[in-house]
Amino acid sequence: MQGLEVRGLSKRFGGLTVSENIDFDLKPGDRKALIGPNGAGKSTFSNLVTGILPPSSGTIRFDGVDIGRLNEAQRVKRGIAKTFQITTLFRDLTVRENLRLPILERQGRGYSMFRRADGNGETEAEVAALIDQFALEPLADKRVADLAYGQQRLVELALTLALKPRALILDEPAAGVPSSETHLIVQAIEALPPDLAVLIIEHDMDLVFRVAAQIVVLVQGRILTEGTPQEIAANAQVRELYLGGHRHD
Ligand SMILES: Nc1ncnc2c1ncn2[C@@H]1O[C@H](COP(=O)(O)OP(=O)(O)OP(=O)(O)O)[C@@H](O)[C@H]1O
Repeated sequence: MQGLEVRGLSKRFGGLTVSENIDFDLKPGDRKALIGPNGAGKSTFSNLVTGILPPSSGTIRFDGVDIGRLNEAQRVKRGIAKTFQITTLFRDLTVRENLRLPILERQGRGYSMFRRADGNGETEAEVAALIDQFALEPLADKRVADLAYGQQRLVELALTLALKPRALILDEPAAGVPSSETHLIVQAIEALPPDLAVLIIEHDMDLVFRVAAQIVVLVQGRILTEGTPQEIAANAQVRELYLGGHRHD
């Protein structure tokens, strides 16, 4: 199978089972969201897939190859990337300078080659394409520290795309972004390459329902259900989960 194929994935921390027998597919072109209450195990699942955490049992395949024993960097090389955390942006460098770094890294040229990269046409063309894709032109020569938070998250997304992933995990892309700026994130997700496999882990249901074609609901480490946004919105168990305790009927 092309893409990500997770079977029987479980993770226990001591006596606590945080992921339980998860089967999950993410194919090229998918736009899937993973939702669930606090502590459902969403971050743990993402950390298992990206290789940050070792599973207790189960298999993870990518394009048919077992990647369960690869570390995080090796999985990134295979094409599985998670959005960088904002702290990995170099706040005193400009957007353009930040974007050069993962491209050089991918080319195996490392950060020490940074200065020479100014004259590297191939790198600059890639940087320009990313700036264009994420409509960052007006911000390209500003320091990241001087950007609005939503704009910083866009740069973070552009940085991750510079790694040329084939599967992308967006871990809470709208977290901390003021509602006046969430449209930037939605637009950026909509502009992702169509054949990229995308998994969005997000609390903002507005955003989830706008960008996801499929939604997976995780509860206490298990998949409760999976379906289209319409199916999930109509699911009584999911409604209970999100509205439970606040209903007045
Ligand atoms: N390293 C760890 N050691 C022990 N327990 C952990 C560890 N990491 C996570 N947990 C527990 O696993 C459960 C799931 O946590 P996780 O962060 O994956 O949930 P989540 O769905 O991402 O939550 P949130 O929406 O709040 O981010 C929680 O009960 C958490 O306390």
